[in-house]
Amino acid sequence: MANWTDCLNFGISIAKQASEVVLSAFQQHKEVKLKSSPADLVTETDQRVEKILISAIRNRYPQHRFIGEESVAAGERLELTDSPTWIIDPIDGTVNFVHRFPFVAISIAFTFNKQIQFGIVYSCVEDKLFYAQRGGGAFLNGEPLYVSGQQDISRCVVVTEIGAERDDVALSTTTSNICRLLKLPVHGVRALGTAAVDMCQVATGGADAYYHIGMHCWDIAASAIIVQEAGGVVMDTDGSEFDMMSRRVIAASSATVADRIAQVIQAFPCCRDDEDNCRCGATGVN
Ligand SMILES: Nc1ncnc2c1ncn2[C@@H]1O[C@H](CO)[C@@H](O)[C@H]1OP(=O)(O)O
Ligand SMILES: [Mg+2]
Ligand SMILES: [Mg+2]
Repeated sequence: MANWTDCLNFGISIAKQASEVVLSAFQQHKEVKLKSSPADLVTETDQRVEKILISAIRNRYPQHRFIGEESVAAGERLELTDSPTWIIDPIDGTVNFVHRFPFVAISIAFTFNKQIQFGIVYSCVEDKLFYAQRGGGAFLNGEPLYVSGQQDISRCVVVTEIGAERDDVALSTTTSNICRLLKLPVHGVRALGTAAVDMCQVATGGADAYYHIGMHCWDIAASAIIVQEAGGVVMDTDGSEFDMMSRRVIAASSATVADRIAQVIQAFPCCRDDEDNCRCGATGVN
């Protein structure tokens, strides 16, 4: 199959179905378990939504492979091959979900030959469906999306996340990165609590840039192609080519803004997603 439109349409339909499960649980009390840190949470709904998505896709496309946040947390190997692969974050923004802070998304990316072919981010509470297919542009609820095109860092709203790490090196790097950007100065720094929706703000032009260190491939794979197809730039925080397994990303409205952010921020060490002995996202690992 040269064109993955059928898969994209199927992904959109199951994301909408799965969002009903997320929304019906949203107002309820949740049982919460910890994963890699006291701020890295999982609920029964994360696990249930991932199972619903994977079983629906497997039924329709039995040869396809999966990388799912909660499957990896349960011990499944994270391996990206050339095969058609669905990369799934069943709830991006689990802390928001637990607290009823109204930004939670289902994020679904699809790769072939290790290249992202399309991405779907469904911001469930807002009822906003972001999607993009390689070469086909980016859309929000059917309307085309364009980045702001901003070139001047001092006029930017920059989105980032504080992350789940609570060790001294990660915390001091994260906070000093924010300080350095504020001193440039930028117009503002924002955090919605979901990497996928954060990055989609860049695609809409509502924010001019996003950067994050420590997230995983399922947090950003779908929104990376949405930003690119909206005319934006996606790169590693060290200025090199974007690598969705590197746990580092800058998404920006222009190469000038992306380069400027890469000059200013520093990364803290975290193991790659595809590193065999990396158990960063595993349940019960602290
Ligand atoms: N170890 C980690 N460090 C930083 N961010 C993480 C993270 N693990 C997940 N995230 C993601 O970062 C954002 C919150 O800071 C969310 O998109 C969250 O995804 P999640 O809700 O699917 O776990
Ligand atoms: Mg996530
Ligand atoms: Mg998640």
